[in-house]
Amino acid sequence: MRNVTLILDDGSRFSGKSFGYEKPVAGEVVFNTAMTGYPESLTDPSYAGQLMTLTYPLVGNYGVPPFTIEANGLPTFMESEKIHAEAIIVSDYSEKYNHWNAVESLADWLKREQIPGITGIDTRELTKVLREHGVMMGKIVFDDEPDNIPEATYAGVNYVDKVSCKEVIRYNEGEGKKKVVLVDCGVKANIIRCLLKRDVEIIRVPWNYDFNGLEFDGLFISNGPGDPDTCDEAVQNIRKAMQNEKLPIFGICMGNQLLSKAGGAKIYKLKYGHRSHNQPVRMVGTEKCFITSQNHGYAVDNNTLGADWEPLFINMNDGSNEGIRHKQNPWFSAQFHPEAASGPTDTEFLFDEFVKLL
Ligand SMILES: NC(=O)CC[C@H](N)C(=O)O
Repeated sequence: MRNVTLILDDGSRFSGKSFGYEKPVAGEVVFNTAMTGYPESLTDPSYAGQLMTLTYPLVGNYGVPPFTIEANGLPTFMESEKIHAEAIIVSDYSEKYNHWNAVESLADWLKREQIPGITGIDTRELTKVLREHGVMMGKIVFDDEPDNIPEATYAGVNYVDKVSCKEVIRYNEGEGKKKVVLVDCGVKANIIRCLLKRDVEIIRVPWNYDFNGLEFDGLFISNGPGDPDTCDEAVQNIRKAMQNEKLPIFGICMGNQLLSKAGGAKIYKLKYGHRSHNQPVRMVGTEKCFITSQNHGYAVDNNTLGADWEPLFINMNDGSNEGIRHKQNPWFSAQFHPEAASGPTDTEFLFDEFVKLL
């Protein structure tokens, strides 16, 4: 295993060994405190542009599931067709794996997908640095090579355009009871699976596609990578759709941010984001708390919500916005991931709420 160094923008350096594909890489360094879920997280398009640190120390011990495709065209066990994270950073990579559903090791998968993986990193120390300073740009360099990797930028880059579908894709065509337009900002497969399970037809459109001429019963806005302020074209289309006050609208993660923007609210960047399986959110107006799966770096500013809107969920750790709803119209969204994959499924009922409205 070749020696590598992770270098953060503040000059901090962490030594480790390469176990994935051997190439230097740069991106935004973020941390995820979930204990499992690396196949899902790595293939979640929302991680595009990011070097993913896992704080759970043992990684790789359950291997990687097969990349099989179901009749509907979706991968059975992954969240998209490829790894979207730029790299994975772990403390203790397990070369040996064992799981009923594993077909290969994490190292072999990373090599095939040309994604670097580094081990032997003190991920607790790294996470402390990121928590104190906030997320930072960083790079992984090979100690036996000159460091001439170009600087990467994250803020202001439209990553959604890189991961969204390029053409309209239909699921359950002519079969579902209701039709949903899904704005694909980098949609996770389990969102589509959760909708298909509820007997809807899906028209999946590119993030900036003007769907307003289509015939449909509800609008869904997906998760996606990067800075929501780069997605104004989507916001304009959502605003147009809102001229129909009866049209049900549901958004998840980036979808919460874009719906909020369409409603006039502002977005800000969190210091180090929420990436884990155990984020507690309270449903506003109730004593109900749900444990949620999250992966986001930006948040909706509650103080900028228009008079017709209210927060739907609040994060119980830091008080930040975790969803909004319109006071009269059937429009709501969640900043967390009700589709889980990976993580707790406690809030999957939000899909039922949406489908009931159609
Ligand atoms: N998972 C997501 O949709 C993330 C949304 C956005 N890219 C953020 O980081 O906040």
